[in-house]
Amino acid sequence: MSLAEAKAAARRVAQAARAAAHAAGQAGGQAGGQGAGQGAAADHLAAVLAPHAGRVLAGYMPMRTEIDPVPALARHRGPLCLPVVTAPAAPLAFRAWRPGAPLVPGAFGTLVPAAGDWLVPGVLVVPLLAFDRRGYRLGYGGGFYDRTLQALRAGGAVRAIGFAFAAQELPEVPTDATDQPLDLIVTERGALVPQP
Ligand SMILES: Nc1nc2c(c(=O)[nH]1)N(C=O)[C@@H](CNc1ccc(C(=O)N[C@@H](CCC(=O)O)C(=O)O)cc1)CN2
Ligand SMILES: Nc1ncnc2c1ncn2[C@@H]1O[C@H](COP(=O)(O)OP(=O)(O)OP(=O)(O)O)[C@@H](O)[C@H]1O
Repeated sequence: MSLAEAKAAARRVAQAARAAAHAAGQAGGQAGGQGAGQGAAADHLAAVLAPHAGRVLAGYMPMRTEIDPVPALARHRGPLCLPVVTAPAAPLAFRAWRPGAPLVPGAFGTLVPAAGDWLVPGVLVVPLLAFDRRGYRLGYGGGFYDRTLQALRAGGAVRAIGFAFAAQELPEVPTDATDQPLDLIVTERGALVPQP
């Protein structure tokens, strides 16, 4: 099996696991999915983010069955921003945003801030389909976060925090040389420090 085939297969497995976890409300919210992301996971994420008060924090607007980071983002004391796809095969740009501020449709079904300054984040909450204990992640396959983290890390210290349902863990995510590892992974079970 080629690496591309292995990634595609892992994406299918992870998509199903994430959808099941989302439907079950495994983020510590109420059963039925509506509370997903509002409970234990959001508390763990807020606790991990607390020491980063004052830094520019990039989050994401959940799409499909992604776990919802917005309740934790709302508790951040400092600038917030959301990712914007500006071109294929380019790093993401980040636009300032506050919870409740207007969003407009962006590329790939995303919602992006309608207006706002372009910011450079020092801490990122990163969406994902699957993660492993080494801190590797699988996304939708655009390589956007890999390119973004590579560029940000070349410019100085950044923290990349994966946020996911615990059910999205795989024994080993298929990786290639361009994959950028996460510094920390937060799920409804708590924070996990990757072990290479
Ligand atoms: N909430 C959220 N925002 C995000 C991301 C994300 O993963 N989650 N991104 C993370 O990079 C960027 C958007 N990139 C994306 C890239 C592809 C697809 C997508 O739906 N891909 C299709 C296949 C598309 C195709 O091949 O034409 C798919 O997975 O079915 C979505 C977002 C920035 N914003
Ligand atoms: N820094 C980079 N420079 C050049 N190519 C890259 C870089 N990062 C990733 N790529 C390429 O982008 C493609 C998609 O990468 P990958 O499958 O790892 O995406 P992903 O991590 O699932 O997606 P995303 O980061 O958007 O959520 C691959 O062909 C990969 O080699």
